[in-house]
Amino acid sequence: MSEVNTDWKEIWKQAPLQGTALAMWRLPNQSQQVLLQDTGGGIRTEADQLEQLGPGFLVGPFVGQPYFLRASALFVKSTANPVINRTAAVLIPEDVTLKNQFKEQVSQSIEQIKTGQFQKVVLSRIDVQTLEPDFDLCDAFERLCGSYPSAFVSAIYLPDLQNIWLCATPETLVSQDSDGIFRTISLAGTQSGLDSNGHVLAPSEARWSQKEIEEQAYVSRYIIDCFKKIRLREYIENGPKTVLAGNLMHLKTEYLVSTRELTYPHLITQMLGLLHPTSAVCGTPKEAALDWILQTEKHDRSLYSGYLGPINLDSETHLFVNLRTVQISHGKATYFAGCGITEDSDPEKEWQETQMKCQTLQRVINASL
Ligand SMILES: C=C(O[C@@H]1C=C(C(=O)O)C=C[C@H]1O)C(=O)O
Repeated sequence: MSEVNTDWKEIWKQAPLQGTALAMWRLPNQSQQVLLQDTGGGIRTEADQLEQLGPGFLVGPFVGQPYFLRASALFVKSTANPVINRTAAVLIPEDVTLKNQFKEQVSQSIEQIKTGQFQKVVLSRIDVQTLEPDFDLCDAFERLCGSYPSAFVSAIYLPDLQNIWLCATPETLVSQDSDGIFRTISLAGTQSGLDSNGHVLAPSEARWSQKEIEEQAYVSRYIIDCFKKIRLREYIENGPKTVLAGNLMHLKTEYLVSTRELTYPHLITQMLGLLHPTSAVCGTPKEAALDWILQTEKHDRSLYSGYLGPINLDSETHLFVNLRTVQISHGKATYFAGCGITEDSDPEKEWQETQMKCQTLQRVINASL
């Protein structure tokens, strides 16, 4: 790995001109930032044997094959990002047409659930904003690292898509550390993590409704069903617990497996294939929920609710769900956010939830607001 003195902003500027793919990230609760350059521009691959891909970065869309970015060059820097307390909400006016359209889609989804087609579906929407003329990706990345120390913060550029994606996600899809410990989580149920004065609440102050408890239980059951499919019975389950993810609180259950003790060397590849897309971003049962999403949503999710992260670096792999994410292209920022809908959903509350999720990034990216 090369050390510090390279100009990362210059590398980002050159990437589209040179057809280079880039991934820049900071793992949760770490200070090290990494920039990976693939001079070949990245390739489309199969995710069926992650171990064989070698060191790099994987980016999977919501539907379709992932991109693999080979580590042609790696740059690292350790920054003690000052923690920024950006608690103020950004007042972006509500677009009434968009709001009504989304609420209508939620109502239709509830009707569909009542017919028994599926029990849960995660519907998403977009919010398109014009970026400030002086928007700078590396500065926004730094601010996200400072604002969300426990998130996976990442920016990627793929020549194939010709756009940048920036995220600060709280959700691990699959990971395996150098001791062979496999980890996945079930994350769902959302409420504001701030009180009416914008102060951060303690997790113990969260009050969860039956609807939210059930919504998260669908995700947990889905993970356990995936373990069952490969006859894996020995795992540790911690939770559900309330966790703070930036401006929001969620319910989280963690699942751990010792792949060495159980001699499951390819567990991460098997679980990636089985889990994605989980009930946290798609629904239950998966196929029926996916069909409904594809016929109902008017936008292409592209990389939103896909997965991304470093693989086979220092004998570790960490893939996260691409949430709290924005696509940047031609001076426009397209924010993506979704919410889990069950029979007991209230369309107005679901809209508010997507607003709060969009704000996770908006209140940091629009630094001048
Ligand atoms: C779909 C998103 O988030 C997911 C859905 C959640 C929910 O429905 O409550 C909570 C956390 C995530 O698993 C998103 O942020 O866009």
